[in-house]
Amino acid sequence: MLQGIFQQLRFVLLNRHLELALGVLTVSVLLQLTHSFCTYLSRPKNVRILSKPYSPLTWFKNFDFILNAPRTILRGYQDRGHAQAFAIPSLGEYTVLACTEDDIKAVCDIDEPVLSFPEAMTDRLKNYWTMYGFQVGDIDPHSSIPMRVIKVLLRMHLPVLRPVIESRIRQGFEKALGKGCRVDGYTSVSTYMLSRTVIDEMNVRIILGDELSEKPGCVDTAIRYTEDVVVTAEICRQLPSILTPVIAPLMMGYRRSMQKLADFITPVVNERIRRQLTMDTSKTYDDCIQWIIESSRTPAQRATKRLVGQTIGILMASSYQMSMTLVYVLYALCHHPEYIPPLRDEITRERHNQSEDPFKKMYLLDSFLLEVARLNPPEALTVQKKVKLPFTLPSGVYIPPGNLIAVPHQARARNPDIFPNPDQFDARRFLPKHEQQCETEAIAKFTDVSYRYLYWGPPKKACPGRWYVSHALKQVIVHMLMNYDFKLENKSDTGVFSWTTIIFPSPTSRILFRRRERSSGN
Ligand code: HEM
Repeated sequence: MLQGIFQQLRFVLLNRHLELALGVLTVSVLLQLTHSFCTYLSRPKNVRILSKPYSPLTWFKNFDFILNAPRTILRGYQDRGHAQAFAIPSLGEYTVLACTEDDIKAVCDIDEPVLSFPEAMTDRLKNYWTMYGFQVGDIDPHSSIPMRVIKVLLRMHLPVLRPVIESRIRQGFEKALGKGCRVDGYTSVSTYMLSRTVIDEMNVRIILGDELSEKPGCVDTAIRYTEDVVVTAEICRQLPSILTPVIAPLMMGYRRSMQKLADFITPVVNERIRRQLTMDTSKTYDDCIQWIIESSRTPAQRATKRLVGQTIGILMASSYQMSMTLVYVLYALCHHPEYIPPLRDEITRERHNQSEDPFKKMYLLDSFLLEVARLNPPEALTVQKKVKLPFTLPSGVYIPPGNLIAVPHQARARNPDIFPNPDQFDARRFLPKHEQQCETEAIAKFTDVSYRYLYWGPPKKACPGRWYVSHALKQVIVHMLMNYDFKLENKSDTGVFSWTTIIFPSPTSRILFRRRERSSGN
C-alpha cells in the first residue's frame, strides 16, 4: 500500500505541475485563513489594536512588520501621548505593548507560569534546531546553570581575567586592522567587522578557554555560527512552525557552522570531564566551559551533548548585542569627538590612582555608555514574554494565552517626560550636576537596572551578563582611546536598519584607525 502511495506521489510530482501548484496555493491560503481566524479569536481586549490580522492585506502587513516594526511601535507609543497600552499583530500573534508605569511594573514582575521569557525566546530562536539541541526545560528548569556561570562565576573572575581580556582585545584589533586597507595614513576597516572581531576574540576566550581560542578557525567559526542562527531563526519565524524541522536543519547545515563549533567543543568537554572524574588537578581553567561542567550536577545536565549545547547557547547570548553596542560606541565617539579628551583624562587620572577596580571612578565612561545604550538599543522591545495563562494588565487590558507582551523600550527612550531633550546625545546626562557630588552621591553605573531604564530587561531578572559586558566594553574603549585616533570614513553612513524588532547598524560604514603618536602602551 505504501508503495502505491509513493508511486502516486511520484506521478503527481513528475506530471501534474499545474495541479501541484494549485494544491500548494490552496493549502497555503487555507492555512493562512485558519491562522488569521485563530489569531482573531485570541485577540487582546480593551486595547487599541494598530491593524487587523484578518484583513486581506495581512501578508503585506507582515512585510510591514518585518521592515518597519520599530517605526510602527514608535508611532503607536507617541499617538497616545505615551500613556496607553496598544497592540500590534506581529507574525502570528499579537504583541501588546505596556506603556504606563503600573503596566510596565506588572510585566516586569510577573513570571512563570503566567508570563514566560524563555518561551518567547524559544519561539524566536528555535533553540532546538539552532543551538545543538539545547532546550530550556526540565533538565535545568530555572536556568540555574547559566545563571551561576555568568552571574556568579564569570563576574567573580573578572579581576583575574582582566589581563587575558586585554591581550584578546589587542589581538582582535591587530587581526581586524591587519585586514584593512591604507587610506591617507589611516587603516580603513568595516566598523561592524572590527567590532565583531574584537568582541568575538574576547568572548571565545572567556567562554571556550585558551586552547580553543588559539585553535585556527575557531573564532571565525563562532562568528559564522552566530550569523547563521540569526538568519535561520528569523526566516523560520516568517514560515508556518510546521516547516521549522525541515527548514532550520537545512539552513544550519548549509555552512555547517554549528556542527563545526560542536566539533571544536566536544573533545574539550570530554577531556575536562575525564580530568574531573580522575581528580586530575594538574591544570586549572578559568572559562565558561569549566564552570558549566562544575555547575552541572544531574546525569542529564552532564551529558556531553547538553554541555556542548549549553556552551553554544551562552556563546550565542554573548555575541551580537555586544558587538552592535561597540559599533554604536564608535559612532558616538566619532560624532561627538568633544568627549574624547575628557574620557582620556579620566582614564589617565584613574591609572595614576591605581585602584583595585580601575573603572570604579570612571563616572563619565559609565554615563557615556548609558547614553549610547539609551539611544541605540539592539531591539525596539524589551522584557518580551509569552502569555501562557490569561492575563489582565493593571490598566484593564486583557491578553489571552499565546500572545506576546513587551515594553516599547526604544520609544520610551525618546519620551521627554522620562529623558528631557531625548533626541540629543548627552554623555553627561547620567552624571550629577556638580563634579564634587560624584564623591558623595550614588552615581549611575552602566550595569544599573530600573523600571525607567530597561536596557538589561526586568530589574528583578535582568541580563546576568551585564557585569561582563560593562567590564569588557570599558576595557575595549580604554584600549581604543589610549592607543588610536579614529574617525569615520563617511559620517553620514551610520544609519541603522531593522528586521522585525531587531535594530542593526549599517553594514557599509567604515572607520579609519591610526596609532596615536604618544600611545600609553595599554
Ligand atoms: C550589550 C549586550 C547585552 C544586552 C543588551 C543584553 C540584554 C539582555 C536582555 C534585555 C535580556 C532579557 C532579560 C529578560 O527579559 O528577562 C537578557 C537575557 C540574558 N542575557 Fe543578556 N545582554 C547582553 C549581553 C549578554 C552577555 C555577554 C551574556 C553572556 C555572557 C548574556 C547572557 C544572557 C542570558 C543567559 C540571558 C537569559 C536570562 C534568563 O534566562 O533570565 N547577555 N540579556
